[in-house]
Amino acid sequence: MEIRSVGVVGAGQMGNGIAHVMALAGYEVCLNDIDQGALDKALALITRNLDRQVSREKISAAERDTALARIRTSLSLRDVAQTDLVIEAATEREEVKHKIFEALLPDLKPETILTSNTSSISITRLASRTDRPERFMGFHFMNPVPVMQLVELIRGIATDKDTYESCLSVVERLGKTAASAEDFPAFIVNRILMPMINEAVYTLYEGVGNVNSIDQSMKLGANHPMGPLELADFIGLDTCLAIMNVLHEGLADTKYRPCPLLTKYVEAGWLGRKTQRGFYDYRGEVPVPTR
Ligand SMILES: CC(=O)CC(=O)SCCNC(=O)CCNC(=O)[C@H](O)C(C)(C)COP(=O)(O)OP(=O)(O)OC[C@H]1O[C@@H](n2cnc3c(N)ncnc32)[C@H](O)[C@@H]1OP(=O)(O)O
Ligand SMILES: NC(=O)C1=CN([C@@H]2O[C@H](COP(=O)(O)OP(=O)(O)OC[C@H]3O[C@@H](n4cnc5c(N)ncnc54)[C@H](OP(=O)(O)O)[C@@H]3O)[C@@H](O)[C@H]2O)C=CC1
Repeated sequence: MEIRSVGVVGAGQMGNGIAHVMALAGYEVCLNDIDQGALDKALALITRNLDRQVSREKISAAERDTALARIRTSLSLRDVAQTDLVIEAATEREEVKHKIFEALLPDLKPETILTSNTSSISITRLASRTDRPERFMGFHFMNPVPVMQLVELIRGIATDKDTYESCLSVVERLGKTAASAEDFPAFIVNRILMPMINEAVYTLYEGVGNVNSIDQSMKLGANHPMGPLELADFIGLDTCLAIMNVLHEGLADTKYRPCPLLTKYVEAGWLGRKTQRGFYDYRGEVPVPTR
């Protein structure tokens, strides 16, 4: 089936990036959230990121305008249900995701493909509560979506070949590269990346280094573009903790135990950049370490 329209559920940092790249690639996009404020913020951010691409001569002003015209926002999941491909990109909580898919089901077209941008949650389990496990997959973008080349494609136990191939052709049309991952907790990227971030938090917790020395060590000593604590703030500490919990519970191995300091930051509501405070405080001119 040719995919022409894409519904994106959740207009946070991932949802806005997904809407951006889909619209630029020529898909009609319906962007949904439970909060009008989140939709307004997402559209403003997409406009700013497209403007930056125009000013750096990556795209023309006409391409920006056409892309923006392809994005409509809606608070109703009914509008999302009418699209050919749904990408759920709401908060990393399994119950939230189940509820979204359950709410979509009554209005879905029979041929619509359902996907989740989840960082860690079982695709097979999410699919099992829908009417179409064979037309359900993991469609996992990396942050920031307009910049990162990779998309992980995760097949659940029931996902059929046509669904995989349709999603693969979307990734190709975006000019991105797909990596195929089996459906086990946190798939490939986060199975490797998140224990590294969690270990960085343990390094801080145990006083081996402070925020600056840990980040600087990994930037200058391992050539990472961002230090692990800066990256954790960028991803969102709630999302990092949720992924560690999925690894810990799903693989039943104490090596994935989330660091208590990570839990403490999340309990404080210090979730990183999105709340202006995490391992760094972003409220001033320059980020200041909080430890
Ligand atoms: C948690 C999960 O489930 C999975 C994940 O996503 S894990 C996280 C994966 N992501 C990473 O590891 C990101 C690591 N960081 C980086 O690669 C880099 O720091 C970065 C690309 C984010 C920024 O790079 P930089 O060199 O410091 O900044 P800068 O030169 O300003 O930006 C580079 C380009 O990215 C663009 N960019 C930066 N941030 C952006 C954003 N949030 N949205 C859109 N574009 C952005 C810039 O416009 C610039 O574009 P051009 O090359 O066209 O000029
Ligand atoms: N952050 C990252 O680096 C990456 C994240 N992901 C995954 O993408 C997904 C989204 O993450 P991210 O964008 O960072 O999270 P954000 O917290 O930035 O955004 C999530 C958005 O979803 C909204 N939301 C919550 N419940 C619903 C609902 N029932 N219906 C519609 N929208 C809802 C939230 O609204 P409100 O704020 O009002 O609750 C918020 O606007 C998660 O599954 C995450 O694991 C994947 C790759 C990278």
